[in-house]
Amino acid sequence: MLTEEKKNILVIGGGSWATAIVKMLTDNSRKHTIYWWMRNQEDIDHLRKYRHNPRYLSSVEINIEPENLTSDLKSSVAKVDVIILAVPAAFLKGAIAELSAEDFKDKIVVSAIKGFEPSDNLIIGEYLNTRYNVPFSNIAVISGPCHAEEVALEKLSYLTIASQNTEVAQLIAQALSNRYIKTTVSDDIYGTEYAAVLKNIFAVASGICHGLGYGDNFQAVLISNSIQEIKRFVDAVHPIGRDIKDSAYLGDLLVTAYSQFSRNRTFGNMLGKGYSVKSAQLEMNMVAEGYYAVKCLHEINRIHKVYMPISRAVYAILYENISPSMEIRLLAEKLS
Ligand SMILES: NC(=O)C1=CN([C@@H]2O[C@H](COP(=O)(O)OP(=O)(O)OC[C@H]3O[C@@H](n4cnc5c(N)ncnc54)[C@H](OP(=O)(O)O)[C@@H]3O)[C@@H](O)[C@H]2O)C=CC1
Ligand SMILES: O=C(CO)COP(=O)(O)O
Repeated sequence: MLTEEKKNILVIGGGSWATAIVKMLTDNSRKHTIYWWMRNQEDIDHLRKYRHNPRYLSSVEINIEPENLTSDLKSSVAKVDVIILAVPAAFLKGAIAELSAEDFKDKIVVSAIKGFEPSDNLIIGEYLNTRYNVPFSNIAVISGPCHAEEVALEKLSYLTIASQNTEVAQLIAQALSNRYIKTTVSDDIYGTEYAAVLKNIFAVASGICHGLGYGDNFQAVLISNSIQEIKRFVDAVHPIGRDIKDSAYLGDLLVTAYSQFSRNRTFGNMLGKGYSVKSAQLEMNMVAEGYYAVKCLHEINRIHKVYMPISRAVYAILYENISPSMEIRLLAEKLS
């Protein structure tokens, strides 16, 4: 059985989430062999010497064999059975540009990314399938209401691993679980990915409203309407029976919309307080996926034509230079 095998697992990415995933994997009792690719050789040298990522979750001690840290993507991919992608969606294409479909052959490929691949407007599972011929039976996604910062603190957290192949989902779920991470599996790979990408847009909206001075009463209405918007869209693009109240959908929205750690909410909050999009991005040294996602969604929704007033308002603020206060005033008339 797949779940009983010891695997070589490569994590691709050097940011907070990749760091948290490496921590989860290395705190797991099954002791798969973990490899970690990041683009920056100085960070690798620092990690080898001090066992800490110098720039993200820098308090976390990383227990990985120094020789398994690498900036050589192609040869590390060749060594492993499982590849976990954890770079922001906008940079994925560039990060793996040297790889071809042949490199992914017979590998299990897992997306921990919550974003659309922007040149094709595809969720990552679809991108892996269409661009690299990875069969859906070898693809999984990691989702759930889980911030890297709380993983660093070993706060009890839950992840959902979605795949059309239950054995693959179980393998990844088992590899990530440990005393502070609980995992469940799902076969709704499309719904899980779309909901995880969309919630970033609503967290930007939540941050904007907070920055503008709207209170908890309004936020509750905004988030209730947001989950309905997610449901309408996900059911339109992939209509199967799903309970939108599950943690992988509603939980993921709630944590991102309300948490102090949320990159997307922080970004939105700055916009509400009067920062320009550019200056907010420069000030944060982390990536708010919602910024990229809302543009892709706007384009995808030209086909589906789902009623999405909150996402539309975020798009207007980020890409049409409409003032946040005016746009949210107009949006407020459409919520109930
Ligand atoms: N953080 C979290 O709690 C969670 C994040 N995710 C998802 O994980 C993915 C990664 O996000 P996260 O780790 O948080 O990101 P961070 O904001 O923590 O880190 C940003 C990463 O992006 C890289 N990067 C920035 N600019 C560029 C560029 N121009 N070209 C290539 N790479 C670049 C950085 O590399 P460098 O340091 O070398 O500049 C760094 O590795 C996202 O899709 C996010 O939605 C999912 C669940 C939880
Ligand atoms: O997806 C995430 C938590 O589930 C991370 O995104 P945020 O940092 O915006 O919350």
